[in-house]
Amino acid sequence: MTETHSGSAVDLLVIGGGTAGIVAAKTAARFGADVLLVERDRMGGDCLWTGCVPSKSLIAAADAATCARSSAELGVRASEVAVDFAAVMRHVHAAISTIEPEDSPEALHAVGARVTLGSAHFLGPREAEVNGERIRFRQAIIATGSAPVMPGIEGLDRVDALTSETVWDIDELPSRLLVLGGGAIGCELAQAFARLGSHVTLVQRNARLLPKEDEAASAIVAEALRADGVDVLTGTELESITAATGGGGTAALSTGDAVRFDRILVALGRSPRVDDLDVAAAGVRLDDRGYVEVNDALRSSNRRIWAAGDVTGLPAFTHLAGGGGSTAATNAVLGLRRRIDRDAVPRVTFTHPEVAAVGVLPDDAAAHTCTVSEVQHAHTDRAIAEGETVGFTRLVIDRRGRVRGATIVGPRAGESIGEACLAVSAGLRTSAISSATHPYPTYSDALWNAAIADVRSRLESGALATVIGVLARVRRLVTR
Ligand SMILES: Cc1cc2nc3c(=O)[nH]c(=O)nc-3n(C[C@H](O)[C@H](O)[C@H](O)COP(=O)(O)OP(=O)(O)OC[C@H]3O[C@@H](n4cnc5c(N)ncnc54)[C@H](O)[C@@H]3O)c2cc1C
Ligand SMILES: NC(=O)c1ccc[n+]([C@@H]2O[C@H](COP(=O)([O-])OP(=O)(O)OC[C@H]3O[C@@H](n4cnc5c(N)ncnc54)[C@H](O)[C@@H]3O)[C@@H](O)[C@H]2O)c1
Repeated sequence: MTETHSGSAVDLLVIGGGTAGIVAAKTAARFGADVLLVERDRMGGDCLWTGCVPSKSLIAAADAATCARSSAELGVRASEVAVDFAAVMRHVHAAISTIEPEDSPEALHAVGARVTLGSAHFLGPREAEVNGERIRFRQAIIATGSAPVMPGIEGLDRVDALTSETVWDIDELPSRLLVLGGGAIGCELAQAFARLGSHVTLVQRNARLLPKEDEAASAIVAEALRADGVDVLTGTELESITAATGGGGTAALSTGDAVRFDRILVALGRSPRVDDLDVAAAGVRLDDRGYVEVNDALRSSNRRIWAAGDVTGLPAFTHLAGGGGSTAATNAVLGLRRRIDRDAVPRVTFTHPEVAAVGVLPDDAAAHTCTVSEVQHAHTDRAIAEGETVGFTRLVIDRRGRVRGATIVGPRAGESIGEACLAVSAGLRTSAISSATHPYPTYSDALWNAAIADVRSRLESGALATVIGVLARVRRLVTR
């Protein structure tokens, strides 16, 4: 649905109808502001169409296939497991269709925001153009997101490479898939396609997968991918590609090896969508990587223009895009100075096992004068009951007992990390977690036990141990 706009200045112009833009527009409209959101493609952005929703739907199908294949380990034999890829993709698109109304122009109208379809660019510090129409604004939010990076590798342009934007349109399972990049997208999709039946090779330049995570987590994910049949090649670069007639080709690697493939999926990171915006006309500065430069209140170098989501270069997550959209809109419309909390942003990689983390990494604990309390899931009863003992829960704890970070590797780690997020953001101590009874048997039991272990070690050392010893002796004397 497209709406035209009358001549007076809008209170808030939002450019981009992904998570950041939608949350910003809804937030501002609920405050009573006159809001116009401009989207050039389709409402919902990457998360809905090409990101979280399709990838997690594909992963659900891939996990179901693996579950059926491995159920004999629990004493249940499935006689034949067949993957109907067309049906898997129907499930993926059905999930998108179910969620789509939440992000539709109608959903924005319902809260009083207007939507225009078209591409926006700035004409000046308080003016933009959409579909040939000049729009004046009191405040604006840039929420144009990011796009996949395409490297200039020789021959890549001749093999119809897939990216996170196009992989959802294939209707045939690639029998040999080459995945380029071992970050979140590369790991999630490599494992999912392998579980659905593709023979997958993953090429990662870094020495390990998921290099932003705890090293032990990276090792577990590499092992899990290999167990699913993925050829994981770390410390390796793709040097060139020779296209084959009839599709696919051969990749020459830095190790001297050659890999034949039917399809190649490029997952090498993101770049900001700013090229068409003419930010210079608005006096909006970009940082040295080309992202919109913002302060902690998400304000740009133009005091009337704010930015939120992937276009800011902050970690590319839907929850941060949504939180940023809300923060930017609140600051723009109400004149407040709310700030985003950079220290307590959780991240989850939805491999099997999942890797979930928040705050300080266990690997970096010493540098933050913190210690690590760890429970291996081999000692967690729920994990034993489910035959899912590979994984751990690690809490990073400062000298005063406050939780500064956590990394969890295991099934449903993305659900368990929520408690650690609260602890990090509210500055809770391990004693607060240990004194709250947790349900048994659950994976969150591991986090509870990691907190209890820390409290116990504090009680058993130093001055507290002396006080406890004295108390016990006094009590013995009194009750003699
Ligand atoms: C495969 C994949 C899986 C992912 N999985 C997860 C996950 O599990 N969890 C998670 O938290 N995050 C995940 N992400 C990241 C998440 O999708 C992004 O962080 C989030 O969608 C960013 O939202 P955004 O609003 O900043 O940008 P976008 O969603 O990209 O929205 C920007 C919008 O702006 C529009 N636009 C651009 N330029 C203009 C213009 N000039 N005029 C008008 N409109 C314009 C675009 O068309 C687009 O709709 C995943 C990403 C990918 C690619
Ligand atoms: N579960 C989630 O929340 C989720 C899932 C997918 C994506 N995302 C978001 O999307 C962003 C982008 O994901 P991504 O995986 O594309 O990027 P990424 O930056 O996370 O990973 C890219 C990887 O590619 C490697 N690489 C770079 N150049 C290379 C080359 N020439 N050859 C081989 N390897 C090379 C890098 O070492 C890096 O580890 C993520 O950072 C994340 O914020 C989130």
